[in-house]
Amino acid sequence: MRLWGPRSLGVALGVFMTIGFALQLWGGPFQRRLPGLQLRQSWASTPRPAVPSCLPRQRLVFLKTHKSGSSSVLSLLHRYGDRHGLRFALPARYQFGYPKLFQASRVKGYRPQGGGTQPPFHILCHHMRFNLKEVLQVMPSDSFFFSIVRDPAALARSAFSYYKSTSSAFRKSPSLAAFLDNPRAFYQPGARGDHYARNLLWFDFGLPFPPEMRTKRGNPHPPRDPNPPQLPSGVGARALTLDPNALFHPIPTVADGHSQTSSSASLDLGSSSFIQWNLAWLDSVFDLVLVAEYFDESLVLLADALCWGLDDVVGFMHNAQAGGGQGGSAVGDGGLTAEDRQLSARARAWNNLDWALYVHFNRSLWARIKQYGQSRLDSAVAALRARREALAKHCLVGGEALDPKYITDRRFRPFQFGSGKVLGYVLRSGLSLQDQEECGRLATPELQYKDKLDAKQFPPAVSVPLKTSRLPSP
Ligand SMILES: Nc1ncnc2c1ncn2[C@@H]1O[C@H](COP(=O)(O)OS(=O)(=O)O)[C@@H](OP(=O)(O)O)[C@H]1O
Repeated sequence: MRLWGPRSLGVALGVFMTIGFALQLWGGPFQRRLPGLQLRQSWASTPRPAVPSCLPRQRLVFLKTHKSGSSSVLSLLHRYGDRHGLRFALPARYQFGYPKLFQASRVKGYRPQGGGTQPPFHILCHHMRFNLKEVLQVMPSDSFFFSIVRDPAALARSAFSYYKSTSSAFRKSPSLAAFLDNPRAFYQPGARGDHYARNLLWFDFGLPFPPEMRTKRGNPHPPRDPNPPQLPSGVGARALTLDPNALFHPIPTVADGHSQTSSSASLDLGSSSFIQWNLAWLDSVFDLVLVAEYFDESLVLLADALCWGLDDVVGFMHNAQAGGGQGGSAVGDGGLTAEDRQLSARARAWNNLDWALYVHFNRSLWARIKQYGQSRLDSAVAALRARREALAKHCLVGGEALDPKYITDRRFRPFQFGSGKVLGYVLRSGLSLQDQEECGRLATPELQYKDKLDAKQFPPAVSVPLKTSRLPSP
């Protein structure tokens, strides 16, 4: 029996060739990773040159700040490192001794120089309180240093919900509004977990605090370097200044005896040399600081700076709390009630150092966007969003983040902490094996992914059972 006549064979061949050609056209680089997906948009408006003009950067230091969208960034670093077989500098558990300053000895498998050869680390990216001197014991000074900031108003909302029972200040106060109405009634510098309640970004960046903000029970913040480094004029000079033995802390705090009132308004953001010094120091250390409110714009700049493809930075939002900011409130506060606007203003005033940090890096981001080109950025952001949407539709039940009650597979259930529910993802059934793997990577929460990388990097020693019968008799 003949199944195919010459006519039907010709038609079939034509159909296959058309599909194949369309896949070539539409698939782009992502097609190779997710063969089940047919994506129409190419990443860039201009085709990529056959020989790239830059080498992808693979030595990275990401300062994972709290409640700022950092888990979404971690997700893409985990995936990139996993795919390329890079070595992560990992903590024993999930953080590097936080809230203490980072110490190199906290890195699994770290051996001090002279302590034997070890393959170098590529990526350092888990929660820490930044401490450059020690970071440079682990990572080369020409690594790409980056971080992320978020509007302190959105961050305060997120932190209040998440750290309600961890920070003594938050625990004592019935609501964020009540807290911000009179923070000093609840907040005691140095009390347990109270770094979560004020200037958390500043704290995470490892910066010193001005005298009136220091704890009365001893300064939890770094002691001042008696010989603070001079910033060279023209920043971006990490390679020149990052001698780990010379640099301890960015700048002196406000000089002793300098009288400052304890009012949060006393640090004038425009003129405070204290703040400006610290920001200039950060500029000299960090190559890029992302802004949560402009997450996708930030990702495009990140991909550009790292010489990565946009497909390397596409991913899903992680660690969002149900009913939370979910993307953060835009700085413009559009659509907020008068009460919400007042709360935001109070949060920014209370977190005045973070606000200065945020304003500074928001400005730098937009200066970079201008350099990159607004319309070029717009099309890259549109492509990134289209790709994310296609991935979400293809990979996820409901195409979006879900309440944890629906997530029964422990590999994908995010760690639940705080007073809100942390959302996560459920994979669609019927995915091909390869898509299960890729979609699984995108959906895996940070703790599970860290465990997976840990197991890959430190495989459990295989214990060979002793065959006593073969042991030589004594
Ligand atoms: N892509 C993107 N853009 C903007 N905002 C984002 C993004 N991804 C996560 N988020 C929000 O960031 C909050 C979680 O931050 P982190 O992951 O840094 O938290 S943690 O410190 O690691 O627990 C959490 O905020 P809340 O939902 O307000 O709590 C997330 O919704």
